[in-house]
Amino acid sequence: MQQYLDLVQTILDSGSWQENRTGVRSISMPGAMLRFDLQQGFPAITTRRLAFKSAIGELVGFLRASRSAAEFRALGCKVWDQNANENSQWLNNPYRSGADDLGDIYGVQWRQWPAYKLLDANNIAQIADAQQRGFAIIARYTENGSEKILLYKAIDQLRQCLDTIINNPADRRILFHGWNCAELDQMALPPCHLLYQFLPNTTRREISLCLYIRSNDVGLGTGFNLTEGAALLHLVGRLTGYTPRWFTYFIGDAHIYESHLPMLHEQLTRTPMPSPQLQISERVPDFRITGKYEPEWLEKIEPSDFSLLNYQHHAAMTAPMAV
Ligand SMILES: Nc1nc(=O)c2c([nH]1)NC[C@@H]1CN(c3ccc(C(=O)N[C@@H](CCC(=O)O)C(=O)O)cc3)CN21
Ligand SMILES: O=c1ccn([C@H]2C[C@H](O)[C@@H](COP(=O)(O)O)O2)c(=O)[nH]1
Repeated sequence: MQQYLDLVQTILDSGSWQENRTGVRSISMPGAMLRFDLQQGFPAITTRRLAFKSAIGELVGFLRASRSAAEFRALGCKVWDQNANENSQWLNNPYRSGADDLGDIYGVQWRQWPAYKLLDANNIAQIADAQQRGFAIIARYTENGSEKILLYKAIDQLRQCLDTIINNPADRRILFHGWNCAELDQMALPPCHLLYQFLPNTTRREISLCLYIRSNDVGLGTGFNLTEGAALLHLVGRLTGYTPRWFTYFIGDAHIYESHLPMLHEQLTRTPMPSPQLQISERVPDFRITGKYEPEWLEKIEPSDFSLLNYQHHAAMTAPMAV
């Protein structure tokens, strides 16, 4: 995957040294974009071994709204342990509920975004409309002499995206967002990959994804985030009857930690290998074949349902994560 090496080289050539909260300096470049045609292969890094099983375990954890490093470990992914248990800011956060807790991170927002409506008790039409949309009344109180009603609903943004791909694919609003600014104080880490927009093309029966990442650790995070975004697009395509096509990956702060420089310099000396292919197991229904919409597979999917075919890579290497 030459594009990854080009990104690394661009950061080294044009970026500048920056301090950050981790205490490990980074060379940072503001703004970067990578685009992949998934019909040409899966965007796996080949200049070292990609921890594919671990990245897929993380994605499956997000799909299940996991909020505990123990759940990620059970899915084959250990990369959340340090953020859960070794970051002093999070350890001292009153919202952390014990060992391994991560708070309301990614999947919680993807699948259970907490939504509230505060309505006038006499506005029957608004209350009826909210209830019809699944909001439930959770409290009544009086404010300055007028009666108020508080309603709550956990919004499954990802499910809503799939429903819209099925029912209204021309919609240009098929997206989910992780940046719940009302809850940033309740997370071990505010989301890095935060905006996912699906773009179905009904003429070609193809579906594309634009992903925005506000801050990307190009040594460790990018390989995972590319894998997860592309695998998610493959899964959504399978469940809705579209072929995955363009995966466009936007980065806000693209950075290389100082501790990753030897690994990345070594990768720059290596020639990328041909891209592998992603296979999703046959038990996951293909909407195009069955004609039956089964979005519950978003939760039923297992890490073992994903495999990489023909994955060739250079010798394994790794580097420490900045906590
Ligand atoms: N500094 C930092 N970088 C990140 O990329 C990152 C965080 N923090 N915190 C939360 C998540 C966790 N993610 C991570 C964290 C570590 C690895 C990592 O160490 N990867 C190793 C292999 C790990 C394994 O085998 O499971 C690698 O060599 O790619 C990858 C993604 C992405 N995120
Ligand atoms: O999926 C992820 C999650 C995290 N990262 C990286 C990006 C940064 O290096 C850190 C987060 O630190 P902030 O100070 O909150 O930006 O983790 C990633 O690349 N991908």
